[in-house]
Amino acid sequence: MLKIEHLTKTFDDKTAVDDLSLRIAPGEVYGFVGHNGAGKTTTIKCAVGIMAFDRGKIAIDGHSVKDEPVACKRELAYIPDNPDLYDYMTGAKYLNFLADVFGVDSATREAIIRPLADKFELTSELGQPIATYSHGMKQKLAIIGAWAHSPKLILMDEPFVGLDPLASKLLKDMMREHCDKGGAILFSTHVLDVAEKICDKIAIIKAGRLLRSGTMDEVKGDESLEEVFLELVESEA
Ligand SMILES: Nc1ncnc2c1ncn2[C@@H]1O[C@H](COP(=O)(O)OP(=O)(O)OP(=O)(O)O)[C@@H](O)[C@H]1O
Repeated sequence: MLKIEHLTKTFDDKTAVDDLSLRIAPGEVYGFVGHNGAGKTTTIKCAVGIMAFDRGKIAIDGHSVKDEPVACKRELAYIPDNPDLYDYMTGAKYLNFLADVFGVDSATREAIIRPLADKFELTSELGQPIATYSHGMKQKLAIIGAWAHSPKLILMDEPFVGLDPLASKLLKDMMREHCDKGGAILFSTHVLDVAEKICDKIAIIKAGRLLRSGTMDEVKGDESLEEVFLELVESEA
């Protein structure tokens, strides 16, 4: 579903992502972990087609991010680390705008958006401008928007930040359900115990380079993900 091969991205003389390769198959919840500045956001931005890269190839469901950007965008949803949405729109207008862009019919909007807004306890706020929303409310709206067009691949940068416990649980269940239905997810996080619980596979990155990736068992064996992560990043220091 997502194939990243030898991705390299530099900013002036700084290499933010260095020859990174990653494959995510349908059905996989894939976690992406690493220290601050390790290159997670840069990788995700390159994968969703909003940041140009120097070398390598990225394909989404067989489409090249560089050569077929529209085909890629049809198949994916992206939730950035900071949900800077259109402040002047109401929540309802924003969700309808997204549904319009992706050509979602009104029956599907009702079937997907309304129940999610109810579950996230956002329905009563949808008539208010996004400018009045808290960080967590914006994050909930971004999540509903991501799910609105039934994307195959969902990329999320620190999606649990700002969510209350109920919304976090809901998101975890949605992620599992999405992948059990054949979708795929890549998400970055610093919360290693959450990653350990919900990921099928995990990639550990440091200074732009992939240190280890694979199934949770392959990566951590009998240890906790936290122990393995700290051992790996410190031994590579
Ligand atoms: N627009 C930019 N211009 C210059 N350098 C950048 C830019 N964006 C990222 N970087 C650098 O690239 C490196 C990787 O940053 P990135 O944001 O991808 O890390 P991250 O793993 O997402 O970190 P965090 O966990 O703190 O969000 C960092 O050294 C950062 O300073």
